[in-house]
Amino acid sequence: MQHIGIIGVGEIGGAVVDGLSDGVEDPPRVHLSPRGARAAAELSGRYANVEVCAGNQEVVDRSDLVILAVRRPDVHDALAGLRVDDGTVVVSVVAGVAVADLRAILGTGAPVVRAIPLPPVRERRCVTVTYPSHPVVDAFFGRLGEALPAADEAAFNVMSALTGTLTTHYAFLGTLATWAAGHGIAPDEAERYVRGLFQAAGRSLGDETRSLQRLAADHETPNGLNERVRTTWFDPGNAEALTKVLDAVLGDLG
Ligand SMILES: NC(=O)C1=CN([C@@H]2O[C@H](COP(=O)(O)OP(=O)(O)OC[C@H]3O[C@@H](n4cnc5c(N)ncnc54)[C@H](OP(=O)(O)O)[C@@H]3O)[C@@H](O)[C@H]2O)C=CC1
Ligand SMILES: O=C(O)[C@@H]1CCC=N1
Repeated sequence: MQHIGIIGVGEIGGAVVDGLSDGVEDPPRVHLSPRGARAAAELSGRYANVEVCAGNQEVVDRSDLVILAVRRPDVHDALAGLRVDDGTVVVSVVAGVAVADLRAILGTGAPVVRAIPLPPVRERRCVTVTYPSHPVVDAFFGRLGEALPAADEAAFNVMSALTGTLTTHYAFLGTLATWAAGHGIAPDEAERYVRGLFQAAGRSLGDETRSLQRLAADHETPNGLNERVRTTWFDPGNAEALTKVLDAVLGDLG
């Protein structure tokens, strides 16, 4: 039986626990750090395979694979002084902390791997970028969807920067629904319609025979509504501002 440790039981740590446990016939044993006590207690109450440890060292001692899922400023506190033997695999999902830095804090010969799981791990439908590729880690994220090993750490950081755009996407959809509600559509109806529109658009992304440019063209009537919004709102200045913030995020990650 595999033993998985989670240090940092917040949004993404909890999502990994759900993905490993919810409705899974033979789930691994999961050992949680005590910090964030309410979330940890809730998960251990919900799943028989999950237990809360007395401290981060106990999580490490009980686990073959330990996931570090704290916020970047908390990394040092969470890891400093921990003893990790060479047979334990450490997986950090913390954005912006390099393998070399994690190694320096841990002072261990254990494999250290970075990964970018996202909330769909909860439904075991996440493509999780990993670096460096490691068979145990790639198999682990395979159980939660699919592992996508990056060629090098620079490529990993580019993928990481892309994940910083997700809540902007939701905020964009929220703005559309609010606009419609401001024009007399019942708020729940407006939100339902916007969700449906973009669920359908999302499904069309699964058709890899069509490029993103082709998909856009297929939705756009010449001189029509889409062309008008795209060219007047998502104009070159807006596209450049987006590119600039992505460059800045990447700079901070690297
Ligand atoms: N949310 C997401 O979709 C994704 C997040 N990530 C990365 O995952 C990390 C966590 O993000 P997220 O889950 O959103 O953040 P959260 O704030 O939801 O979770 C972080 C958790 O870490 C706990 N924590 C802080 N210090 C320690 C410590 N010393 N020992 C043990 N636990 C500690 C916090 O406890 P307390 O609340 O008490 O401070 C909190 O429960 C970040 O580094 C982020 O970059 C990566 C991919 C996706
Ligand atoms: O917003 C964040 O910083 C985290 C990392 C990737 C997704 N969420």
